[in-house]
Amino acid sequence: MTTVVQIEGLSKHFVLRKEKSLKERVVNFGRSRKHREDFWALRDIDLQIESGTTLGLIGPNGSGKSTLLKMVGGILQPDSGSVKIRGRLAALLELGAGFHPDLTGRENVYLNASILGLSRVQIDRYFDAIVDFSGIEAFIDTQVKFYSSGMYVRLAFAVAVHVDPDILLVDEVLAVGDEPFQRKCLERIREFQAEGRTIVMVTHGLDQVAEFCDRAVVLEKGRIVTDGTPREALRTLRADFEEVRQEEVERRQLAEEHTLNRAIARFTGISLATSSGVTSSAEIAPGEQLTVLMETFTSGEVTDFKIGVGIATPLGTVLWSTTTELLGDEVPPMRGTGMYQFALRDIPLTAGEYTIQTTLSGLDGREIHHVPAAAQFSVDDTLSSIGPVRLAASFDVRV
Ligand SMILES: Nc1ncnc2c1ncn2[C@@H]1O[C@H](COP(=O)(O)OP(=O)(O)OP(=O)(O)O)[C@@H](O)[C@H]1O
Repeated sequence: MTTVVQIEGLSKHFVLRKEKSLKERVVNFGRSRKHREDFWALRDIDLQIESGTTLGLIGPNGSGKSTLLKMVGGILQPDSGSVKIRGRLAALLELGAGFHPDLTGRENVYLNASILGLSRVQIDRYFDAIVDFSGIEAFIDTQVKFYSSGMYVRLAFAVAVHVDPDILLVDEVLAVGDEPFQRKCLERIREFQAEGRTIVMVTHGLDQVAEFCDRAVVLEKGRIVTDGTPREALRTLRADFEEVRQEEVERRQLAEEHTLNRAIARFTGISLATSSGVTSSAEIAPGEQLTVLMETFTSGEVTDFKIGVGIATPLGTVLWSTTTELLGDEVPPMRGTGMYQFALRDIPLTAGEYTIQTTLSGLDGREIHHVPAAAQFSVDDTLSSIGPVRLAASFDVRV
């Protein structure tokens, strides 16, 4: 396979200007440069993208995804390192990039497509198809500064996909299009994939990454932290998000504890018991019982709470869950350490990997501690169906 995007040692910094008070400015007049701070939006990025790949760039807000895409698109220049592109590149980056506000839609189509390397005759040939795809024919002779953001993206995407690009860069902007247009764009992206073109997309729609991409890169604070299958990348990102969420829950709990002097209860260990022993990562046969063992600790006494358990896919979709309350069980007050267990019988799942989630919450619904991937198990089954649910099925010919 050919490498179509080759990124080596790429770094980009921005200068953050911090406003100082008038007093600070007068006192330090001419001596201090402290109101300038260097900020690295990207640091030492090495990335190689092969032709025909659909790569998802994901990461928390401000992690550098758009900056990286802009550098691949040639809109931003790196401070160090290099980006080499092989083939024609079309980019749908931030709103406003690529279109001149005072020109009409028609003029912008010509301008934009010629910048992307098309001749006038070629643009004449594609023009009707571009306008038709965009669905904004009535506004094609209006200056684009009067366009809504959705109309803007419609026209920009229509141009980008009609200039016969080898590489298509798509930033989050697609999200401003309405639902039917987004569906149309995603269909076009699928056609591009089938034609073997290369696509790099930035998205916060994690389901989209699992659905569309064959490779995903997670950026965090300007560095690549995971580069692998969408499943691996999503696992990293979800774990990070979960860590942030958990920190927030803990901060809230601490604040609550200080004000209400309430005890905090937490899970201190989760394991799975099967016929072959106790582990945090079990393998079961269809129909085998799985017992989820939970250890908890609280510094004081916790009353009026429930315990929950759930089974999820590695991507976090909950397939099943229950709580002591739903089962009609009361949990006695918790003091110090606690040991509990849920027995899950005859699990109706097909071959695959699953995670166990556990939750401690008040009877009023307030979450005390949630562990999204507390343990894993896999079901070892012969493949006779598709999808996570196992059910008995047979086939007969009826004459
Ligand atoms: N022109 C600029 N001047 C100063 N700082 C900038 C500039 N462009 C981006 N940044 C900063 O660089 C960092 C990375 O920004 P970038 O837009 O690449 O993040 P992102 O991962 O795309 O975020 P989001 O998910 O919010 O779209 C941010 O902290 C942002 O504030």
